[in-house]
Amino acid sequence: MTKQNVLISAEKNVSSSTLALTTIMSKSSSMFSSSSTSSSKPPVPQTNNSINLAITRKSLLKQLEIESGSRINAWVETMKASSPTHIKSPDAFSPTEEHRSWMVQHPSALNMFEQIIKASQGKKIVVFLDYDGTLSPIVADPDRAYMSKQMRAAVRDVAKFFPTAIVSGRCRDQVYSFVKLAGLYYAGSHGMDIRGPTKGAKYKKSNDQGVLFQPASEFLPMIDEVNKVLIEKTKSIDGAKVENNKFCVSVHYRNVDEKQWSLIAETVTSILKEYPELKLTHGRKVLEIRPTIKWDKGKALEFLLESLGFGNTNDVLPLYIGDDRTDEDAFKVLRERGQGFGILVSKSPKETNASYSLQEPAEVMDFLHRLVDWKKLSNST
Ligand SMILES: O=P(O)(O)OC[C@H]1O[C@H](O[C@H]2O[C@H](CO)[C@@H](O)[C@H](O)[C@H]2O)[C@H](O)[C@@H](O)[C@@H]1O
Repeated sequence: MTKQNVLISAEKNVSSSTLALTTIMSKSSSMFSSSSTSSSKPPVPQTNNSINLAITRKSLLKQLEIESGSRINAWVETMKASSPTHIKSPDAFSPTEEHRSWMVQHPSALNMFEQIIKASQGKKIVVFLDYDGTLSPIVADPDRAYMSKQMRAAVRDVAKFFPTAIVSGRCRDQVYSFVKLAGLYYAGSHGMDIRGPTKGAKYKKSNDQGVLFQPASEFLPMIDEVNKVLIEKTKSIDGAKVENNKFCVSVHYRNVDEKQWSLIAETVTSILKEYPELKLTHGRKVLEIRPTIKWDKGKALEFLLESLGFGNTNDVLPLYIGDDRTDEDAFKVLRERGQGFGILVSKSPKETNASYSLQEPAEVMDFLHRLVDWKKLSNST
């Protein structure tokens, strides 16, 4: 068995919603069989048993209906809660008390630049960048989420001085087609598709093409299948868009009328009932279908650090900049390692494991410029 297969088989598990259903099912089947299987017990009169059975089946179906209804409602609530129209966006000129105290806990990475540099003394800075909402602004059409030329130049400069990785939920080829920079690591599909240029990397393949790591490769046929089903079942929902991200699928509802959100949630969750090896997560107006393996942007970050030779050392200061829930896995890893800093891109207070914040991609670009300027200066002195 390969390392990847060991990882997959050890860590694959059933989604919690399926478990909930299975528990109800198994509880009910034991209720159904108890009186007929035990020969030591007197037989329960047939009539009572049939009535009981009918009642139990009826209440079971009702229970399943309620369970599934409340699960869909829970998804709709999550969808609404994370939608900007439902978030109290702070006024930049008169921030709320909540926003002020959040900024104390997660100060601007630009204001904290000197402290970040101080922490990097004697260490190698490694830069991790999310794509959507971090390097490119969020736009209505995911196929047109281009980054600006200026941002590309900033990332190119950063990559000249620091090992740099783009970590995205998107398919790796797609994110590469936006960034268009060689010499970087790219981790697509939420880190499940990693490729990068390295010298002497541990996970290097026998040829010279650098790292290639795809821990969910056995899920490809299933992802393709569910992608087709999702396209078919959502095609009548105006504005819904299904995006095949190779090892995961995104179902966008940004352009769907809010009244139809519960239909989206219902459609996606009911399809997923047929795929217990896949799970549902949530991003910025997008539902994401992913394999249940324990692999995420945090694991990808650890993998990349190890791949770069910084697995077991303190001589590294990883900086991870991202705007999405999925980036929290990486922020958490940094916090737990007590190494480097997570930087959340957000205009509004959010629960986060990041240490610092930046408001928008324009500030991300400023931060990248400052890193490069500092490095150039320190190289010249
Ligand atoms: O990890 P990321 O690079 O942040 O990718 C996460 C998802 O980003 C994309 O969707 C988001 O950006 C779109 C373009 O601005 C926007 O229209 C959409 O509403 C956002 O959710 C991408 O299309 C998804 O596949 C990624 O999973």
